[in-house]
Amino acid sequence: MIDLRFSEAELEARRDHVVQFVRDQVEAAGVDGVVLGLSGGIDSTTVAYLAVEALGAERVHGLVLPARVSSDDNMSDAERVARDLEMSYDVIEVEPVVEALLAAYPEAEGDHLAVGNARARVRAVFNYLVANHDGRLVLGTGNRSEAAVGYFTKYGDGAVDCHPIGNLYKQQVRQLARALGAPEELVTKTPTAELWADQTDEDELGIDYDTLDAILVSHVDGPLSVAATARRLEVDPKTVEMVRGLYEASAHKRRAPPAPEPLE
Ligand SMILES: Nc1ncnc2c1ncn2[C@@H]1O[C@H](COP(=O)(O)OP(=O)(O)OC[C@H]2O[C@@H]([n+]3cccc(C(=O)O)c3)[C@H](O)[C@@H]2O)[C@@H](O)[C@H]1O
Ligand SMILES: Nc1ncnc2c1ncn2[C@@H]1O[C@H](COP(=O)(O)OP(=O)(O)OP(=O)(O)O)[C@@H](O)[C@H]1O
Ligand SMILES: [Mg+2]
Repeated sequence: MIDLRFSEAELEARRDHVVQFVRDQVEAAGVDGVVLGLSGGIDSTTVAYLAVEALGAERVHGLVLPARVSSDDNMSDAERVARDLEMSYDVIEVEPVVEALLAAYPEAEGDHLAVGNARARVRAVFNYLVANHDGRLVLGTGNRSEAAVGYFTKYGDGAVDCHPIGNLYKQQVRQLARALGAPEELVTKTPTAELWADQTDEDELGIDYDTLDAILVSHVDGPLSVAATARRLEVDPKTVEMVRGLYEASAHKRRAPPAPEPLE
């Protein structure tokens, strides 16, 4: 595919840039620190490392928020990140809240997408409970690859105050994570939203991240046509069109909700 990893000098510059971004966001908001959800996945791990580098561990708080479908391994990795970084964290079960939602609206029972998205939104509620109470910003963990295809829950993991790694493709997130000293097992683990049992990003999206990144950088974020991208990457044009379709269908997730134009 295409190697999107930065040169050593560029990586250093990117790292400094993102660290400074986090400092600037906190300073501009006049808050004391940040909170973020820790899933044991590489996106939240990377943002935790960046935040600690930017602000110091005492200004970063983690929330480990297990649901019924969360694996013990991921939850213990999430706690390990907080411990390694010497940042404070809480562990709060989200399932009782999800169960309360389903008790109030049993029609959604068994709808794994609606219930999975509700899990992501319950996590957002906890993030903002802490942010409001402690005077913190909620750090997003979304990267460019997920954002471009809308692979996040609107007002769930998408409900954040800023996106420190929002311009980085998944390959670049992994590279940055290594440079920051994140554990190698976390860098290479299979990405999963863990909104329902046995979910993985690449299975659900129907494409692997290296191919997705290559299509994004060539076509969606780059100058090449569908046909030229397919030729360059030696993929079926239908795969490029599929990514283009996800990008277009998820535009609503990347902008503020519209209101009618003012009447003349
Ligand atoms: N054109 C349009 N203009 C304005 N709003 C529009 C719309 N189309 C749908 N909508 C609204 O958006 C809703 C659908 O969006 P949403 O609720 O997000 O739901 P949806 O996009 O269907 O599902 C979220 C996807 O993101 C994945 N995910 C979620 C969370 C974390 C991660 C991860 O990688 O960790 C991945 C999840 O597995 C699933 O594939 C609709 O119910 C409707 O309310
Ligand atoms: N069990 C959880 N506890 C706390 N936060 C969570 C949990 N599950 C998901 N999140 C939050 O939702 C975000 C989105 O999940 P996502 O899977 O895209 O990222 P990740 O788990 O950090 O990395 P990866 O995509 O490689 O799995 C996480 O980064 C984290 O902030
Ligand atoms: Mg994950």
